[in-house]
Amino acid sequence: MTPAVAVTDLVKRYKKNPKPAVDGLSFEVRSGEVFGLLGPNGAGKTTTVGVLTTLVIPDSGSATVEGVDVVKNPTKAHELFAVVPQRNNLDRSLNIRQNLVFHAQYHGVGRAERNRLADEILERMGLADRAKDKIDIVSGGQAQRVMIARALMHRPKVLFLDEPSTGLDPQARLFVHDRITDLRADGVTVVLTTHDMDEAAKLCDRVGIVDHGKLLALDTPAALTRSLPGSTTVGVTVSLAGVQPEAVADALSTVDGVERVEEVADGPSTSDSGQFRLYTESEPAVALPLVLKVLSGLSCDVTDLSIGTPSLEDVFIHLTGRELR
Ligand SMILES: Nc1ncnc2c1ncn2[C@@H]1O[C@H](COP(=O)(O)OP(=O)(O)OP(=O)(O)O)[C@@H](O)[C@H]1O
Repeated sequence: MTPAVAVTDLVKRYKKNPKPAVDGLSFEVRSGEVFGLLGPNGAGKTTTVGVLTTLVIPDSGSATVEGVDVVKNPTKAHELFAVVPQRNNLDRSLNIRQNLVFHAQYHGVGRAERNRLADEILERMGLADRAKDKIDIVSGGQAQRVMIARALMHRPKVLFLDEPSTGLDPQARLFVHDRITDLRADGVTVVLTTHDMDEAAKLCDRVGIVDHGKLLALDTPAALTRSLPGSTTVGVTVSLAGVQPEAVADALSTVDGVERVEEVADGPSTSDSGQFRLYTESEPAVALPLVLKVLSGLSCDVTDLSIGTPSLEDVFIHLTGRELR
């Protein structure tokens, strides 16, 4: 079966940038799946989507949508995909409905069909009563919904969404998630980029994690979290009482069954408290007494303790590190 999207040995270098933005990237998106492209800032996600949507010309490699080479045959490719960009690029001289109808007209959809589609999609996107609003007065979250509505007007087989829920309030975010799930049920392939690991884990059938323009991992969110060393996580906050955090982390890493120890920077921490996350193969009932014994040996009082399983965010950090980009 022809993949909905195929990227093969893709390379893109920008002028004045010594490192390639995309550096030999290959992956396939299956027809009908929701696929997430994840990676830290500057990893090459937007550039990859840019190539697939004909905005960026690659230096080498190939990219196809529904089997159509997007570099060699951009016009044909445009009929097969739609893109919802990060920034609002709606036509401000038109109202919401006109933005939809003009887009369909550009793509050769007949008058009766585009009017029917506009009504149907405005309704589906919760915009029916805003149809005549000028773009100037729609909020950022509404504009995102209008851009998704516009993208659906020529019935694309593949929809690219660049950070679909950035800047949305929780209601709008859930609404967009529901619409993505609907699209999947309708057989539309969705490729989205996101920094929101919970969103990726919830929506995506599979995710590809990229960094420095290369693919680091590609699988279902569940398989990726299973692949992480340590099937249980223990979060522990201690009062350091003069003990160096590195010494605590070193001591915790000697506990039987512990695969990895991370010092956690987020959350409320003071100079006197340290937060650590342990990844262990042991059952919590086995790991916890050993952890507490080590901490008591260091005279560090435990102020908070939690048990969990690794998340997609843990996988992401494990693969791409904690360094800011
Ligand atoms: N037009 C450009 N000219 C020069 N360098 C660019 C250009 N666009 C992107 N880059 C560089 O290419 C690399 C990849 O950028 P890209 O925008 O594809 O990453 P990204 O994964 O989408 O990042 P983000 O999550 O921040 O949106 C970065 O180092 C970026 O600085």
